Amino acid sequence: MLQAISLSKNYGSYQALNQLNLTVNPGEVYCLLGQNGAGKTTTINLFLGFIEPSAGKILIDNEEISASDDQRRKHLAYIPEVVMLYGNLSAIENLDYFSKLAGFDYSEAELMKFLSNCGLQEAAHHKHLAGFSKGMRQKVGIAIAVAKNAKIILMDEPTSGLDPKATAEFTELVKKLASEGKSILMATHDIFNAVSLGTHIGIMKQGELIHTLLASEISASDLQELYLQTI
Ligand SMILES: Nc1ncnc2c1ncn2[C@@H]1O[C@H](COP(=O)(O)OP(=O)(O)OP(=O)(O)O)[C@@H](O)[C@H]1O
Repeated sequence: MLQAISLSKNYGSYQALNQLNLTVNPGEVYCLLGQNGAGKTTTINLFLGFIEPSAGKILIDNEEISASDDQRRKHLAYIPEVVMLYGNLSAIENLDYFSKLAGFDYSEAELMKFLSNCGLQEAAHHKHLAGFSKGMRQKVGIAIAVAKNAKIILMDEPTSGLDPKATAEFTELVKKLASEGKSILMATHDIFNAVSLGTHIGIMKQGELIHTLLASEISASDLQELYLQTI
């Protein structure tokens, strides 16, 4: 479980995040919506420990963690908008490398299983990443998150630039990860995707979470209307 309690971040006198309270339980997919500059990436960067909060707390499984805490690295995985991997290594070699960094030494069969479970076709397992599409890179990125056994996955604009088929595959994969008990937090601009794959939706404006909704209780068109009224 991932929690923010009254989490705030100031840059000088500018308040990028103001008293954020948010919980992502195992099995939940929390989608953060908001205009450019609303504070979504700031929130993710605080959870990741890339930046220090000005006030407030971050908890993982009810335990407060500090920015330097190693526990954070163990439990969290991050899928950025563009998954950065080694272009001159194959999918298997990338997965093996990052798994070993996280302390896991898997057999080739195990590595291939992670990649297949994340939707990467076997024919691509031994190919260099340099030739991969954005969707394929993302599958390898997610396989790395799964292989390191992270219970919390943070994603920043994961569907931007994906074609409809890759977006649909991504949606199915995220639902599967949630059903396996991962806590997933995602910053997105994609209202329709938030409704179809999210369990919870938060709308941010100027560093504040101003609406929290259950995805099951709102249609995409109602969410779009609310969003447009909000911003
Ligand atoms: N290092 C920094 N110094 C000063 N201001 C910053 C810094 N990082 C972010 N900000 C400001 O904080 C605010 C929130 O930015 P943030 O990147 O979290 O927004 P966002 O919701 O992720 O936007 P986008 O959809 O464009 O990614 C913005 O006004 C941004 O300019």
